[in-house]
Amino acid sequence: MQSAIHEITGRITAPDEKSSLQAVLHLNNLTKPPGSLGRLEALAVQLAGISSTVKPSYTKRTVVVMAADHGVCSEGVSAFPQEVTLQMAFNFLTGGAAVNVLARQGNAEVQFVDIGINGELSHPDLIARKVRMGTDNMAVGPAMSRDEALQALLVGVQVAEEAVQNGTDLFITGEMGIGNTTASAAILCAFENVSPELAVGRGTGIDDAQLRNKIRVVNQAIHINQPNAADPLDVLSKVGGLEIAGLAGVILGAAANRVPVVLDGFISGAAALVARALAPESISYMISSHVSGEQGHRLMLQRLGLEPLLDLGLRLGEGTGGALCLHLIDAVSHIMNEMATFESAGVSGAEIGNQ
Ligand SMILES: O=C(O)c1ccc[n+]([C@@H]2O[C@H](COP(=O)([O-])O)[C@@H](O)[C@H]2O)c1
Ligand SMILES: Cc1cc2nc[nH]c2cc1C
Repeated sequence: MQSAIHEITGRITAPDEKSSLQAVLHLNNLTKPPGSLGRLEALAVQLAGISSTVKPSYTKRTVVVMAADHGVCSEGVSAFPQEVTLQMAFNFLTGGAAVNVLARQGNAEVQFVDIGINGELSHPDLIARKVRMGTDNMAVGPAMSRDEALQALLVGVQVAEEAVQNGTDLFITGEMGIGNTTASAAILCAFENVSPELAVGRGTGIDDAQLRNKIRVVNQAIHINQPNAADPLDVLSKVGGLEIAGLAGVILGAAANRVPVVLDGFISGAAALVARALAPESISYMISSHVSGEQGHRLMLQRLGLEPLLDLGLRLGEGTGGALCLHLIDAVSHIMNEMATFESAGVSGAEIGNQ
């Protein structure tokens, strides 16, 4: 099964530099001072390189929501009980969660994957790929086995590959899992040698005493498990989560198929750390939609070398920030496709020497 990972990571190569360069030239010909569309221009150049076209348009956008439970919830790390993951699953499947609303508004489809919910559910639209009924408590031992982490990663790769075969040309990562900000913080600590005080945040809204306990739990998880930063599957299995593994797989699957992948918040960022550790070039295919209100996300993005597009204080997860960014990606598509050039509009360019 390990060879299946090599199969996918081996297919991840650098984006198309020629298209990126053409996008820069096209942007400089459009009727605006060079660089005046700011970060949208950088996004246009990145998308050109990924999609090998200066004038991209994304017609089938897929939000993949990976859902799973976390044994570490027994340590009192979340403001909500673990059952909320299963209860919310029905809400996603019936279209009532925030991401369903924002995805509809952004013309995207939501795919909901049970990769490790601690409970039974069935629905015609459910993608049922449960690896196990939630993880074990990482504060006392590994969250899961190495084989289970690998299985979950490959579920993500397969979900992405199937979506691409069905026409998906843009991915958004989303998740649901009570307790998953604890696993994500532990992953940040393990890969980046960050102290738990800086990595741990309030998640769904814990108070000061619960925050101190959560920092203690992450410290203990790192101390007991000794995750090896040089071995991404070791980190993922010891202090990760099934949905985080699944999302890392989605990111790798997207990059291998040269499809852009828009990252949501803190948990998606943890999956990005795993994906980058497995395939460094995968970072070129990632777009950070926003910096979450979760303490640790800004630092995480800095370590990933990604600049978030939005800073709205969102801390919901699900893919909500990613879905909101569809409007910015569409703005880029329209700019590249529809704006007049200096020549076509008969507008004088900048004076030579003034540029
Ligand atoms: O995406 C984020 O940055 C984010 C920040 C805080 C919380 N969440 C969501 O809240 C849940 C995890 O919070 P917690 O407190 O249970 O670890 C999980 O379902 C996430 O989708 C998500
Ligand atoms: C209600 C609720 C909805 C969520 N969506 C993502 N994480 C969540 C956590 C809670 C508690």
